[in-house]
Amino acid sequence: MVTVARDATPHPEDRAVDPTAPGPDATHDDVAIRVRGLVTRFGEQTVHDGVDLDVRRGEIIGVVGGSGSGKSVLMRAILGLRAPQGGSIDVLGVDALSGDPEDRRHIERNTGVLFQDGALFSSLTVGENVEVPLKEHHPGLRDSLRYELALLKVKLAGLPADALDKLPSQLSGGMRKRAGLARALALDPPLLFLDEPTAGLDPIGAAAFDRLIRTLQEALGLTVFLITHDLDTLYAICDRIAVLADKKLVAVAPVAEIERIDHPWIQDYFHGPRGRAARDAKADAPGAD
Ligand SMILES: Nc1ncnc2c1ncn2[C@@H]1O[C@H](COP(=O)(O)OP(=O)(O)OP(=O)(O)O)[C@@H](O)[C@H]1O
Repeated sequence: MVTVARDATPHPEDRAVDPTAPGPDATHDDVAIRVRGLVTRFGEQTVHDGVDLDVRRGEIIGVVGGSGSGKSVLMRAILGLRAPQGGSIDVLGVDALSGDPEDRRHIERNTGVLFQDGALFSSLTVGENVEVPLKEHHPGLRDSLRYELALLKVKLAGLPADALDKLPSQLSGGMRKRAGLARALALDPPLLFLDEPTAGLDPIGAAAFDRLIRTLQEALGLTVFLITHDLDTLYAICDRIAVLADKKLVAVAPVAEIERIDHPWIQDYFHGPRGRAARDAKADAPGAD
């Protein structure tokens, strides 16, 4: 199996026809997250009934689905925050459901998460928030080095240096998202989870955040699991889209292929007025074919 080297990574849409892209039987080396037969229930309610997913190393995968289709629950299961009723989940070669503290720690050290609301500690400054995972996973770091690392992450997330000493309440919504992103990147994780990163941002702020995610993904070689309702994000930066519907992943493919799938939710979502607008915006973007 040939793996696409990061430097040779083609434009996201080119990958749809890239014969060297790993296929459905990709090896563990190609796959950052492997989910098989995932079953999730809350009482009588079944949310997932046999979800299968491979997230390839170095891709941005956009996870979409109607409200309540189980996107966040899927993310929480992959992160080991909620045990499912059935199935297996492998994250970076580790069994995410084993319950072994060493496995847990391995996954925690190698994943960064931006929750929908940013989930920053409101009583800590941005810098202190970014330092939290550093303190936990690298307790031996000198204070000055930890401070420098936090500053670096804050800048990486596109915030000015003076944001470091501000409380989350002193920042705009967009800046808070960036602060959450800085914290998610604190440990230099190869895997980044983003839950609706552009929700609540104005269109210009959302587009800028999309660009930031793509730039960081390319520069750092990240694998990104991105939950979104934002069609612009799907068209602008996602390599593949995974569609949750009918308690399963009904399709995983580049957006150009997803659009053509004859499924009622997919057709409504991608061919409604907002879908058309996002597609047109992508077609008009510089560098579009
Ligand atoms: N802790 C919980 N207890 C009971 N039910 C839950 C719990 N967490 C999630 N659910 C239910 O699981 C279903 C899927 O929830 P989830 O948050 O994953 O949806 P989602 O696809 O992320 O939705 P949205 O797009 O609206 O954020 C919903 O019906 C929700 O009510």
